[in-house]
Amino acid sequence: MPKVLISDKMDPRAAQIFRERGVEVDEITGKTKDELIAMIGEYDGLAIRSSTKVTKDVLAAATNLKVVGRAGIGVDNVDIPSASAAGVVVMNTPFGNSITTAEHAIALMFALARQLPEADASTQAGKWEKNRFMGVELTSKTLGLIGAGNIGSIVADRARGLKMKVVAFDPFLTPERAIELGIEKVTLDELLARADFITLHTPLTDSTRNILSAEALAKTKRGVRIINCARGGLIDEVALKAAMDSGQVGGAALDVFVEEPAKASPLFGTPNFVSTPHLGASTTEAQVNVAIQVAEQMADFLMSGGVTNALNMPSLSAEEAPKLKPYMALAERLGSLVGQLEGEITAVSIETEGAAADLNQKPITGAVLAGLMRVYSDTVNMVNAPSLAKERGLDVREVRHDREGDYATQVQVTVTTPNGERAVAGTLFANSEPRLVDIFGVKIEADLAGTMLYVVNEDAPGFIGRLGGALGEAGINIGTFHLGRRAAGGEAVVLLSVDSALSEKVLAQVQALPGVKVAKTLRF
Ligand SMILES: NC(=O)C1=CN([C@@H]2O[C@H](COP(=O)(O)OP(=O)(O)OC[C@H]3O[C@@H](n4cnc5c(N)ncnc54)[C@H](O)[C@@H]3O)[C@@H](O)[C@H]2O)C=CC1
Ligand SMILES: O=C(O)C(=O)COP(=O)(O)O
Repeated sequence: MPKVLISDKMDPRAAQIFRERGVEVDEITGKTKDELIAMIGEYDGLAIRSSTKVTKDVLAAATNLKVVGRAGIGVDNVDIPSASAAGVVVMNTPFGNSITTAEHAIALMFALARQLPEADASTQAGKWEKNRFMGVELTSKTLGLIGAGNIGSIVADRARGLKMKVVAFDPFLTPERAIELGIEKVTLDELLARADFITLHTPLTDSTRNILSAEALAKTKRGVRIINCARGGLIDEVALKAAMDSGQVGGAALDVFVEEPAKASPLFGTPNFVSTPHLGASTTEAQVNVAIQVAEQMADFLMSGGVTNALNMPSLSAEEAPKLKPYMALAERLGSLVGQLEGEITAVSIETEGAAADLNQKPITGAVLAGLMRVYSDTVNMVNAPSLAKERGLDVREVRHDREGDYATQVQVTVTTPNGERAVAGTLFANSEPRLVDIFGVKIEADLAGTMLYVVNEDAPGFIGRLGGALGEAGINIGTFHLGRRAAGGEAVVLLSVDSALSEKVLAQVQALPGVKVAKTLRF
């Protein structure tokens, strides 16, 4: 039974779903990095929000980990390259908390416009300072949206409902989408010059870090009000403090900080500064949404191999996964076969025909690459195989054929080596059992399983008897025996499974038999 650790506070429905789906679950929140490192080894899955930092060290200790599920959107607390290299799938729930976060941005915009937190504190302190607080109307004001993705679009919709004019800076926003949203696409400088309120809704990347720098803040309308419900680091906090002190920025509301938890900040106590402790996603509705979704997605993956919303792997629906499972076994074995038999591979082509051509090709490709590269590393799997292949400069090609082949379904793997192209092909018997049907142009029917002996020899009478004799004398029992040949009297291939591994000595004896060109042990 797979085991999941929920390491951040999550709606109880997550644990309930894991249990209902046959996944064992522990909920242990608030652990330090060292404590997490000490316990992570026993888990197959890790369900998190933004507090748990899934660093390289944590991943190195996570020897059983297969999936990290983020109940929320931002995954900047997960070292995705290290997770991919370790073969761990990282998934998030990209929509479950977006309405809630957009509403928080709107709430903060109102809080700034009417100085609600300060007015509240003053009133509750018994001061009744009616003349101190003079607000501004939102109607007819210009809202500058930096980032018009899921959350930004919802903010735009709500702002238009408030009769605001919305301008957006987002290099990936198409003109058609801008029209659909009823917003105006502008450059960053234009946004800075025109906006009365600016709200940020981008991830934190190299291109967005300090997008509101001292220089950018200097280009804003004097008295602009700024809201950040996206990520700390999008605004230069020191520059923001200076701009607020000078009056260039008239108000700022931050839900997120460069360093979290933000227990101290030069911004604290600044007039017209409003802050919340990363509460953007904190509503009952959003937390139920993301908890259910992350648990369903992780359970799908752990129980049936379905992949949804993964950031480092192509999607594979829970319906597709069982259909693809035998193909992935076939693809992995074909990849493993060529990987074990061919040393220097510079390119690989994965061709499907018949029923296989109608399936999602990415998982088949991932499985071929995983099998092929397992020769170099036993930690390679479908998640890290494509990036490892890229790192090695392997040229990968996928071809789907419309033609009818000899089999109702077929996967062929052709590798380019210094000796030219070499291909192996396989099919599924009874829609489920992987079988090799062609090895380097020789027709054969073989099950690729366990320990096998591969022999290429000159087809000549008496050879099979001599080979069987040599193995028998060494006390090696043959399980299955498969034969194929190019032409009578030409090159022949023997693939046999053995119940115990062949020693170097026995392999050398086989190699020394008359007519043997190649003898190699294979493991599947
Ligand atoms: N405060 C909180 O509790 C929450 C914060 N968030 C954060 O909100 C942010 C936005 O989330 P979504 O809208 O779901 O993401 P999204 O991926 O749907 O949208 C992000 C948008 O930013 C745009 N973008 C990327 N680079 C840009 C650049 N250099 N300049 C301008 N635009 C750029 C993209 O084109 C995209 O349209 C994320 O950082 C997420 O982590 C999300 C949920 C809750
Ligand atoms: O979903 C996101 O990106 C968030 O920032 C929400 O964070 P949280 O799950 O509330 O810690």
